[in-house]
Amino acid sequence: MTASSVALGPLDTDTGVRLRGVEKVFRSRRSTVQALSSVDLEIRSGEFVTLFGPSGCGKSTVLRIIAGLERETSGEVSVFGTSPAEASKRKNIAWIPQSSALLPWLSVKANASLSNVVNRRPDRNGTTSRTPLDPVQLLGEVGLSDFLGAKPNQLSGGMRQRASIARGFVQGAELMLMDEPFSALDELTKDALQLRLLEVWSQHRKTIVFVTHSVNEAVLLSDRIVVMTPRPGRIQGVVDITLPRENRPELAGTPEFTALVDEVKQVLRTGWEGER
Ligand SMILES: Nc1ncnc2c1ncn2[C@@H]1O[C@H](COP(=O)(O)OP(=O)(O)OP(=O)(O)O)[C@@H](O)[C@H]1O
Repeated sequence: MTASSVALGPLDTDTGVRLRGVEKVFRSRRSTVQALSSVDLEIRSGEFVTLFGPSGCGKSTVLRIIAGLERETSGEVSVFGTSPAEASKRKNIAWIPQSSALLPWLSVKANASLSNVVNRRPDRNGTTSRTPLDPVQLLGEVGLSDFLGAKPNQLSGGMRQRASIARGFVQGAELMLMDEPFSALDELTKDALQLRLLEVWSQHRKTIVFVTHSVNEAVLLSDRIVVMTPRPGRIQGVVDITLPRENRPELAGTPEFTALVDEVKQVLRTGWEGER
């Protein structure tokens, strides 16, 4: 069964994201690249899951398939019980890229509100499962209350990324896909943004699938870390982050935190060695 043949009933927000036996082969006249092999993954609604693995192992491809931007070659994919294409049509998936994609001629507030304007049209079947949130409130939550009227070129890179995160949440999408959203930022800005993201996420509890190359970032943010093998990407193991949510940032560097970092690295190493 392919994504398009998944039943399109009412949105099932308890199911989250499910991938079963997903393969992805990129074929062109000159080459064939098997990017993913037998990927099985279940993400519960409201979970924060990070995909972690070596460069080129297929993390972004998994995200793009979940987003409906790329079709799996075989296997099954569902998002809240519907196909990714349908979830996307219902504006239930927000994509937050590495560098913010704000429109330069619009103010920060207008940029954050934009998704509301675009999404105001009822869905194809007349139902709306999303509850768009107040852009001014969200911009306040990411610390941009004083910059509502500013244009993107008047903001720093970190501020633009904060606006981009706020915009993602404003959409009211149940699923947020974040592809290395902090990788272009300096360490201090990254630390601050991670905390902001945790705060906003704990307020709104959306399902997040996050990609990072930083194991510390993964442990800090996630409920579970999915460790992938080198290409073709398979799931080598899943590490449950058992640290409490309330004071997670304060736990960085503690023996418990470090033990989880080591566990993720060990699973990664096993995946590398298995490929040799
Ligand atoms: N459109 C495409 N056409 C052909 N090959 C592709 C395409 N997109 C991705 N690939 C290949 O699929 C593999 C997985 O790529 P992907 O970008 O998903 O990896 P990644 O784990 O996100 O990498 P990185 O961590 O470096 O960003 C790579 O070998 C890549 O070259």
